[in-house]
Amino acid sequence: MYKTAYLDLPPLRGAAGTVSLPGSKSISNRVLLLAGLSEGETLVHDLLDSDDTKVMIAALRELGCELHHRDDGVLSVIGLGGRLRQKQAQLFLGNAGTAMRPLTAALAVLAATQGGQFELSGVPRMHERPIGDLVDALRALGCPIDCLGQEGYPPLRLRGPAPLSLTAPVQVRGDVSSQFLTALLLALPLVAAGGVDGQAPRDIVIEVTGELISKPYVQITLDLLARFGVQVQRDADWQRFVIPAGSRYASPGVVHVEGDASSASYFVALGAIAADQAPVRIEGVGSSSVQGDVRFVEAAQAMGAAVTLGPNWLEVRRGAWPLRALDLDCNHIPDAAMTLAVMALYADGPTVLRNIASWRVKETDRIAAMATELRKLGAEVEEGPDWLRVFPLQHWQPAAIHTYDDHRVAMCFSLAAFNGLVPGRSEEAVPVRILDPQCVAKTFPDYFETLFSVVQARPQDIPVITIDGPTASGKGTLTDEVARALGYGVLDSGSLYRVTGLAAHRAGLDLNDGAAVAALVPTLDLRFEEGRVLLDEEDVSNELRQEATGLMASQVGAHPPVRQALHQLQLDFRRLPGLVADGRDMGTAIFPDASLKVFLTASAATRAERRFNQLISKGVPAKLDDLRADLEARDARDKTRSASPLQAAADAIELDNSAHSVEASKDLVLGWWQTKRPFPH
Ligand SMILES: Nc1ncnc2c1ncn2[C@@H]1O[C@H](COP(=O)(O)OP(=O)(O)O)[C@@H](O)[C@H]1O
Ligand SMILES: Nc1ccn([C@@H]2O[C@H](COP(=O)(O)OP(=O)(O)O)[C@@H](O)[C@H]2O)c(=O)n1
Repeated sequence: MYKTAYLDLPPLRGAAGTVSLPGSKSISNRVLLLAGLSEGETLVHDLLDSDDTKVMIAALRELGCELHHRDDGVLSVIGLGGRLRQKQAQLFLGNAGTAMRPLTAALAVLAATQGGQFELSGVPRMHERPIGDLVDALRALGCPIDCLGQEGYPPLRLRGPAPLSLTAPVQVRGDVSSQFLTALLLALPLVAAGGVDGQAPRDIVIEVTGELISKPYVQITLDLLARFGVQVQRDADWQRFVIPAGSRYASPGVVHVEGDASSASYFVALGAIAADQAPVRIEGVGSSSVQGDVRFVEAAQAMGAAVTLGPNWLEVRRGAWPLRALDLDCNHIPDAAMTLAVMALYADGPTVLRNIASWRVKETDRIAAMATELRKLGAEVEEGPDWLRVFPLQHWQPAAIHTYDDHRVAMCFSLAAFNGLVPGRSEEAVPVRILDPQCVAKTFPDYFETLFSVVQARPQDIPVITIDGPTASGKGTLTDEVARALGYGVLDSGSLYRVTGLAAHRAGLDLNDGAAVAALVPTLDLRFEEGRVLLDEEDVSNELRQEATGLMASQVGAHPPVRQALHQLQLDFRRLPGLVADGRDMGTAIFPDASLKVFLTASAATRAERRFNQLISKGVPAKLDDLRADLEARDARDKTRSASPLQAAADAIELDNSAHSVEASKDLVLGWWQTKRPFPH
């Protein structure tokens, strides 16, 4: 996951390959609650690992359920069997509506029937998301509920015992959010069984007032209840639901969570926009999916996507291009429909998304958020209380997209990076900046990594920052810090020279024989893994850092054929979303087109002292005078060699960090980087 303040997506040009979707959020949290209320053990396969499931798991643990992650990735849940083990708890539920609503209903009923007191709270945005319709329905049943802040909003206190009146149907509004109905459906089997509060089993009737929205999500609830032994009857127009007397949660033993169909929408759109050679294959959802959002596929097809469906996979290619404009009632795909708003930028006319009032009460006011951010890209957008009209875009502007702590805003705006594919567009393609990219943790922590694994960019569009300079000037340290702040990859080019020197030495080669050492390079079996270097599968990282290896590196690096042999290997590090490259000739020879070049120096005395401290702290014996002599010798050789001598590129910014901390140097470089980027400040 990218934990950076922002993530810059370079202009992207194509897409192909296979993605495996994380588990569905809606299914995961419903399954967790049902398993938590059931008797016995449920083994949950392919559960989504995200912020929203983490809060649900934490809440169930607080309530006395036993949950543990097995080594094979399966979650074992031992449920409460409908009996409260903890009668008091304070539960923090983040911004997870799929935890807040059903837990409110379940704990209100449990507190009323068995006695107890529970407080449910979340992040500030959660306290702005209405829950009054559910609270009203539960209060009418007899559950004592206090709204601790504003009436009708979390945080809530649920109290008991209190007598419930279950003879009249339970009324709930269905036209603002279907999650209130889902919450009641998940919770009320607790009382249909009877017994807990000394009452006989009875039918529980739930009646929906207003037209029920998001029916497919209610269908997921009904399907999962059936898997857990509760067969709810519903009438044809989705207004009346009956939980039969005697219904009891019964764990099915094993549950497989299918891939998240809303998450699939970004990759379906990706295929429609950019898979003009080979398809994007999406594994985890397909024609046999129970999630309503698979019907996003139909909307994408209407816009031109060419889709092949299997039972649990999809393959998507570009069909019509530009995409075809759409006018759609999105009630059945409320979450995935946000993706259409960005696809609309690539369409042949204005696209209208209708019946999306529920967007206003989600993680953020999504209608306002989408309109504001689409306009930042340059788009013309019109909005109404429950609709959005998006016009196709020709003149794209580089924009820093605010994401409102809303995972879907972040994910769907990544699709704006394909503006270089807009037909007839003559301007340079522009990058897109996604602010706070880690908000995707809510449902898809590795979204951007997954995206980068199936998209292509032109190498020249992938940004590179070079940091060259003499030994022990702090290049490696600064490179790592800058790369971490930007989410970029790292090229420690010195390690390539070091490993070449080491391998040549081990092979018994004469390090002065440039041709022989160069011939060895293509035969090297090298792997770079999270800062470690593996030579023939052996981790040689420590050996590489030794001063003796540094001298070998300096020796072999003086030969032009060796430098030539390592050239392409270094270019291959230029990968999405960007690169920070550390060495001697990064800005002069390897990446002459780098957007920012830094030449890092420090006095010889400072550098010798740093290296001394570095070695001593690792328990490697060292002498300051010897180090300084070695370092000056290495500087002299690096500066005077004929092939790519150590020198600042003409367009490099020099930074003498003798008196700067690592932090200060990093801030300077990031400041320079901002001035090189096209985004408005
Ligand atoms: N600006 C700095 N101030 C103080 N110490 C630094 C600074 N930059 C790097 N160092 C320290 O100096 C040592 C050498 O830095 P390193 O990044 O390995 O240098 P290089 O890659 O240029 O050889 C490390 O122990 C590092 O923590
Ligand atoms: N791009 C590069 C990187 C390193 N090198 C050589 O490899 C040696 C070791 O590089 P390094 O960056 O690991 O060394 P330190 O600066 O960490 O001491 C340098 O002294 C250079 O001679 C090079 O020639 N070109």
